[in-house]
Amino acid sequence: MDSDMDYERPNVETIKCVVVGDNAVGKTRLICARACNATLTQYQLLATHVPTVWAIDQYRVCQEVLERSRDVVDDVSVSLRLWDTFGDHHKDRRFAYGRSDVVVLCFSIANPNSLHHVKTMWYPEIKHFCPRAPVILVGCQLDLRYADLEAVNRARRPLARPIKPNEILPPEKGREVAKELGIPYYETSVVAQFGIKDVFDNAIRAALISRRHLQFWKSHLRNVQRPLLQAPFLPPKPPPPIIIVPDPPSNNEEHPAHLLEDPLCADVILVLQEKIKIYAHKIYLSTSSSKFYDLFLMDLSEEDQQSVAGHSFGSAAAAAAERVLHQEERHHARDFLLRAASFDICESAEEAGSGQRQPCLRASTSDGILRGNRYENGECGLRRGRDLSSWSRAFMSIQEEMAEDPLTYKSKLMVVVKMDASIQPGPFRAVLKYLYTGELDEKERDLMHIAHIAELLEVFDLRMMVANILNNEAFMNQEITKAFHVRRTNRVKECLAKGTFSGTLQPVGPAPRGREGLDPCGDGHEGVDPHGDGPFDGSAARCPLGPPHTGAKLPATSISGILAAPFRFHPKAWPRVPVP
Ligand SMILES: Nc1nc2c(ncn2[C@@H]2O[C@H](COP(=O)(O)OP(=O)(O)OP(=O)(O)O)[C@@H](O)[C@H]2O)c(=O)[nH]1
Repeated sequence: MDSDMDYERPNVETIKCVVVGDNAVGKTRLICARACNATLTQYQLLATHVPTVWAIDQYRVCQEVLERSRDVVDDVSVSLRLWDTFGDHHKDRRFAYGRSDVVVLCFSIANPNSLHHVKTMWYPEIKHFCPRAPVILVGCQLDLRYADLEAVNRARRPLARPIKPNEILPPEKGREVAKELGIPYYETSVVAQFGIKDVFDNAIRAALISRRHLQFWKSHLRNVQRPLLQAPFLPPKPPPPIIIVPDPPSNNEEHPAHLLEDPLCADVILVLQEKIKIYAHKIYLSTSSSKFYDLFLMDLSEEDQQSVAGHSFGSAAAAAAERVLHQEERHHARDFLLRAASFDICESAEEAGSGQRQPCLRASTSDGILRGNRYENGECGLRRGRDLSSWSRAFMSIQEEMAEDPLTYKSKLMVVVKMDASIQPGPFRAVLKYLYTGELDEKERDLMHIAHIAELLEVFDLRMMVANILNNEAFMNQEITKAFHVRRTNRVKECLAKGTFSGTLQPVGPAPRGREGLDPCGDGHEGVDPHGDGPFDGSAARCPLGPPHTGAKLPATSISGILAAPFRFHPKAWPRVPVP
């Protein structure tokens, strides 16, 4: 159908819409988006701009454009004639304005000057050439409000002025000017395909309303509405944030072994050969070795003075006592040890011959450790400790000390266990690995020494594992590992049920009589009494953390923090070696 025929069709309203505004605000793109449904990529849009040199009537160009010029708005059939114009202020546009039904006045939301010119230049010009035509204000290039301007500037044609973030106008600015001029306001984006239909449908409405005033007999115009408000633009969702979830700790049995290298929540320092420190966890040691279990449950504060004397035994007496330990009941051994100790001291004094009564002391366990049953701690009062040479051949002493946490570097109360000098670091590490994982590497070099330490620590399964390896029956060790986990699960459950090694503060009450030594801050508050009814827990925070006499419980780290490895349940009870 020829476009001119529209004029001859009754009830088809032909509307001439002139689009004006500053250079490069987006007039042509807006017209093309409506007339040709041209969808261009942002890159195509940004990289090209062909200035309009003459007003054109796009509808005469091709069939598709002609088809798209026809529309129905509020039940009125219209034929929309769009006129593009050049933005040059000095050029004459009077021919374009002639007989126009509506004027679409554009500015760019990224160009404040173009909005300024709306008031100072364009609106007066429109009112001059077509005073009766309704005007619609359009803020183009809306997408730039939400765009990455650096990327946009890079993509724009080389000579284009870069867009600055502070130049981007908020919608209020456009609305303000529109309100001032008494005209409707819309925003568009050719890139986001937003607002194009809004602009032209409402331009048509404005034109039809105006026409209805003049041609009041046209009854088919009675349903035409005033220009409608535009629905707000929903900005594109920002890309989802990149969240990197660290891998969960591996669920296999190797995981606890990592705690030896990376001693999270360590509460024990094992000292080998006076200088090598290995950080460990009471819960792993005690649930895998009954010897460690008894060690950590040992009452350090209630130690009788005999044991204090025990620390000053001569080495000969101690060695003799250790031999007896293997032959007699332990309480007999202790009697012997005490007798031997007093003899040894006397003997040493005589040897000195100078009347100086300096007992031949066993080699000092460390810097100031075991100078008595209770120790001066510069910060917080008394430290507690105990000589273990009479208790086990594997250990020399146990003591509470303020020590630096290996990971947080914060000072905290830890249990320092000095191992016997005969214990070699390499094999001892293999034993520790077993205590954490239930596994023993077949290729371990010093199997005999491992077996020896296992024997001292009463870890008989480990000793059996060594025997299996030596007998070329290492395959049987898998069963031992399985049994290890079953047993340990049971022990952990038991510990959890009883709160053993839980690191939880006990309810605090007034200090019982005769327990003044448990006032670590010397402030009259016992703070915590891990040695009263409950088990020993050197990691539990005491006076500095616990409000005295409040009964408050504070969580600490011992069990819950480190039990990441799976434990399996086994109903069988765990045999314990009684503490001598
Ligand atoms: N981001 C974005 N850029 C646009 C949009 N519309 C137009 N542009 C940009 O504006 C430039 C000019 O667009 P035109 O439509 O040619 O501008 P005009 O107002 O017709 O310019 P003259 O014909 O010179 O008056 C284009 O090259 C595009 O880079 C839009 O919706 N979004």
